[in-house]
Amino acid sequence: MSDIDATVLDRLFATVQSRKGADPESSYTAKLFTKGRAKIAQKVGEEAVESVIEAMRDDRDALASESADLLYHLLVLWADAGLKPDEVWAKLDARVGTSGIAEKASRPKD
Ligand SMILES: N=c1c2ncn([C@@H]3O[C@H](COP(=O)(O)OP(=O)(O)OP(=O)(O)O)[C@@H](O)[C@H]3O)c2ncn1[C@@H]1O[C@H](COP(=O)(O)O)[C@@H](O)[C@H]1O
Repeated sequence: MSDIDATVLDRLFATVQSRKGADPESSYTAKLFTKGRAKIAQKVGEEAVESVIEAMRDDRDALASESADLLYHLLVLWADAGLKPDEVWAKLDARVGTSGIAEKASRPKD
């Protein structure tokens, strides 16, 4: 488990990108792209709700599965919108900061 880390998101994103224009009959991702952004966004919303439900049921394994579904669909949404993961990582990195003060100063207000 220790050699698995968040770089899996970059690798999955590359695979997702490669499915643009692929055969929708053989790829769920390609099929999602043909259905369009509204459908992809709807799937992100559904998977977010399912993740919340599993968290509230205190089912850690189901929460992990639904979270994986959520992240996958979010990557498809980014790809459809032309957003690169690096742009999101940069936002997160700026928020982490190098100290508590930097973290507080750079975090957007709720
Ligand atoms: N990581 C995923 C992944 N996570 C979830 N899913 C699919 O997301 C769907 C979610 O299930 P749902 O029941 O909510 O949806 P559904 O009823 O199948 O579909 P809808 O009619 O609701 O759209 C399932 O069909 C899952 O197979 C994924 N499909 C593909 N990938 C990866 O994406 C890459 C490209 O795969 P292909 O899409 O097969 O080319 C590969 O690395 C795959 O492992």
